[in-house]
Parts: sequence; C-alpha cells; structure tokens
Amino acid sequence: MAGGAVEEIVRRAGGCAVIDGGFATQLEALGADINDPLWSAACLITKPHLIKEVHMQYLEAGADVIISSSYQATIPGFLARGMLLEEAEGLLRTSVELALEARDEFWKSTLRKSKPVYNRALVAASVGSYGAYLADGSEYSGSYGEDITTEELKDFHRRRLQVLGSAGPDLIAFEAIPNKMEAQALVELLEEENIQVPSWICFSSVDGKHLCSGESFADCLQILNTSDKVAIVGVNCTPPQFIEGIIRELKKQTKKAIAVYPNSGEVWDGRAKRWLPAECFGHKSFDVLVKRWREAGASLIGGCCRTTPSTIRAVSRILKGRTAYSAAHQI
Ligand SMILES: C[S+](C)CC[C@H](N)C(=O)O
Ligand SMILES: N[C@@H](CCS)C(=O)O
Ligand SMILES: [Zn+2]
Repeated sequence: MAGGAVEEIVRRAGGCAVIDGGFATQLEALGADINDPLWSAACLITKPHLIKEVHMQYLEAGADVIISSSYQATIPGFLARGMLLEEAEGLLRTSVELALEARDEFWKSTLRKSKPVYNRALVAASVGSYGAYLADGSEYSGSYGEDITTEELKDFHRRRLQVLGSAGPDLIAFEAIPNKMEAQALVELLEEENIQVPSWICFSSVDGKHLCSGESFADCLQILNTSDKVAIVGVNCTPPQFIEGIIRELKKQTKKAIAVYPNSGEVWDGRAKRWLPAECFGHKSFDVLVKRWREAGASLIGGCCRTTPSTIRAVSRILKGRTAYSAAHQI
C-alpha cells in the first residue's frame, strides 16, 4: 500500500481503520440548511463552526480518518455565488484547515485524558464528482452527456485538486465517482499535477455489480492500478447490502487497500432533492455487516450519507475491540 500514514493508521487500528460517517447528514442534524447548489459546502460560507463540530463528533465516535467538507465545494460553484477566485480558493483551504484543527484539538485532549480507543486521525480532503457539482442527479447515474471529454473533466478538477493538495491534508478522497471516464481523468490529473498526497478513489454503485454508469469495476480498476498515486480504492455512498460483493470483486482486481463507506441504503432523489426510504434493508443490519466487510478484505470502513456518529461508534467498537487500546498506547 502506498502512503505510510495510511498503513500506520490501519495497523494502529488493529488491521482495519474507521472512516467517519455522513458529513452532510450530521450537519443537517445540527440544524444546517444544505438545500443549496453547494450542498454541504454552503456551510463553509454560512456556518464553519458547525463543520468543525461535526468533525469533532466523528472523532469522538472513534473515526481514524475524517473527510473534509469540500465534497461539493468547487471553484465554479463559489464563483456562481459572486465570489472572487481568491475567496473561492480560500474556502477550499478552509475546509481542510477546519478538519486539521478539529483533529489536532481532539488529539491534544485525548492525550490529556489518555482515552483508550483513539488514534491520531488522518484528514482526507474530499473531492466530489463532476456530477455532484452539476447537482442534477448525475452522480448516481454517471451520465454526463455525450459531449463531455476526459480533458474537460480534468480541467474541472484541476485547480481544486491543486489547492486542496497544498492545504496540508494527509489524503485526498475522491468520493462517489460514478463512471470510468472520470476515473481516467483523475488518474491522469494526479500524474500531470504530480500530486504528492496519497489518494483514494471510491466509486458509487446502485446495483452492486457495476458503477452507477453501468461500467465494470474491472475496467476501472485496470486504470487505477496503473497509478502509484492512488493508495486506496473502494466504494462509498452505495447501499450496504452490496458492499460485501463489491469488496470481493475489487479484491480480484487489485492489490491496493480497499475502503468502503456505504450509505444507509436510502436512495437519493436527485430531482426532489430528498432521500427515499431503503427498499429492502433495515438500518440495524449495518452493524452486523461490518465484520463481514472486514473479513472480505476491507482495510478502512465507515459510513456515507444518512449514517451518523452513532453508526461510526458501532463500527469502531466492532472493528477495534480491545486492539485499539494497545495501539493507542504505542505512540
Ligand atoms: C451525495 S448527494 C446526496 C449530494 C447532493 C447533490 N450533489 C445535490 O446537490 O443535489
Ligand atoms: N463526504 C460526503 C460524501 C457525500 S456522498 C458526505 O459525507 O457528506
Ligand atoms: Zn454519500
């Protein structure tokens, strides 16, 4: 696995690290209004203190990796709000800084109290897909239209990636990538920009067998395997009942570490902008499935949309047991 910090956090966590849970979900639970073209990134402008609070809650729940608030923070999105380029880039940096501040404050307080279940967390800078920016449901269909090219996708991601990468994160987390063209664009961009921060690229799926676009995991993994800059591959914002099968498929296709952080099983209605009930899955089963995901070969496990700090507390308890006690005290 490339990226010593990732190997280290996985080892300290006892073989499988805990990722945080639904970030936007928890912002809403704290009272934020994210019904906005910028979605959760609107809070970078209106409620930065809530962003830090959500990071703190996931750290307290046992997350070894927290993901920044930049999922839908894009330069064109901020410019459309009437901001200047410097202001837009400043907000991208702020998203990483808020997560770093939360991580550092939490770690200092943990050392004072010497609580047993915590490791010094890593901060992953979130990069959502082009479809997330479009906010038209295409992040779950993977359909960006006939005319879009790989070069255009690279240009969409380029400056945000440069700014986030230089803001001091431990990782870059490309989240819910719905199609092969975007995976190709990201791999090329990491090379072109010579990004030194290790990355993960996680896909989304609505059927458990393919990416949202209908393309195969095998084809995408072939692309990701060519890059040393991609330390981790995986799947997020995908119903929990599909995760075990996807891990087994990814295991066949790659030697890279695997991250999974499913949503609750509820389904996003991109037109109505609301979550619809899960079709055949109860929330409780999430806890039961975590062990199977680990056994199937996942090295990092957390939750995505509609999961909460209580989900992550359960994941941490299941994954770490007593192991984290000794791990935390080796520091
Ligand atoms: C992960 S989805 C729920 C994010 C929201 C979407 N991009 C939108 O803005 O509608
Ligand atoms: N990190 C983002 C992913 C959305 S799919 C969040 O949890 O809100
Ligand atoms: Zn999600």
